[in-house]
Amino acid sequence: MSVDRTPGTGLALRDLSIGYPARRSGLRRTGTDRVLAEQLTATALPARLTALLGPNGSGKSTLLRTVCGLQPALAGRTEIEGRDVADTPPARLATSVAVVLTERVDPGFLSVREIVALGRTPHLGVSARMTADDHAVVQWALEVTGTAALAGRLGGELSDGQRQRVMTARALAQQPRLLILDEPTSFLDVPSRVELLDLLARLAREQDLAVLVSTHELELALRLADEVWLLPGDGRLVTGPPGLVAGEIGAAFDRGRLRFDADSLQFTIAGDK
Ligand SMILES: Nc1ncnc2c1ncn2[C@@H]1O[C@H](COP(=O)(O)OP(=O)(O)OP(=O)(O)O)[C@@H](O)[C@H]1O
Repeated sequence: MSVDRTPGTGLALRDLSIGYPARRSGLRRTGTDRVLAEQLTATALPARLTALLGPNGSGKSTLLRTVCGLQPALAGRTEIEGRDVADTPPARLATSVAVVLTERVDPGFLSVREIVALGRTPHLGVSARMTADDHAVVQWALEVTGTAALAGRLGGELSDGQRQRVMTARALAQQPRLLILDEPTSFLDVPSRVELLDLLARLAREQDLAVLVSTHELELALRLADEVWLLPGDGRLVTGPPGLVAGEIGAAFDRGRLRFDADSLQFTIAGDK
C-alpha cells in the first residue's frame, strides 16, 4: 500500500541536548541538570532505516522520547518534516509521526484489529468514521506485520512478541512520515527479530518512510540499517553509514574479553579459538 504524497524531509536534530533537569523544591533547584548528550546534530532521512545503538543507560530511550516531544529537550530543538516539534500541536504531529515505545500498553478488551485501527484516529474526519480506505490500510498493516491471523484475538491475550508486532502494525496504520520504535525486537525470537528489522528496512524504502529504531541487535542493525546513530555514553552522538561507525562500536561496547570486530561486524571473545 503506497501513499501519494510529496517528498518528506524526515527528522532533524538541531543542537539538541537531552537529559533530565535538576529537581525543584518549590522555587529552589536541588542538584544539577543530568545531561546525557549535548549539541546533537543529525538527520534521519526518508527511505532510510536509521538504527540507534548504544550501551544500556546511554540515553537511547531518552533521545527517542525527546525527539518526538514526549520529553522536553534541555536545549536545542527537533524538526519533523521541517516543523519544530515543540511548536507543533500533538494532533498535527500524530499525522506525521508514529511512535512505539517500550512502555507496556494495556490493550484491555480491544481486538487486535481494533487496536490497529486506533492508528487511523489522526486521519479520521469529524465524524470519526472509518472509510473503506481506512479499513484497507488497517488490513495492510495487519498483513505486513504478520498479525492478520491474530485480528480477532483480544489484545490482552497476546504474547509479548505478538503484542510488539501488533503495536508496530498500529504505528504503520497511522501512515506516518516518520516511524520511531524503541527496542521493537526485545521480546521477539531470533527469526522474528531478523524479520522485523528487515521489514522496517523494506518499508522505509517502499513507503519513503523515515524509520528510527533503537535496538540492542548490533550485528543485525549494522547489516540492515542505512544509517547508524551511536550513543557511546560519553555525551556524543556518532552518526554515519554502518561501515563508518563500526569502528566506534568497539570502543562503546568492548568489555572484558568481548571484542567487536569492525570488519566482520561481529563480536568475538578474545582468546577463544
Ligand atoms: N526519569 C528519569 N529521571 C532521571 N534519570 C533518568 C530518568 N529516566 C532515565 N534516566 C537515566 O537516564 C539514563 C539513560 O536512560 P535511558 O533509558 O534513556 O537509556 P537507554 O540507552 O535507553 O538504556 P537501555 O539500553 O538500558 O534501555 C540512565 O542513566 C537512566 O538511569
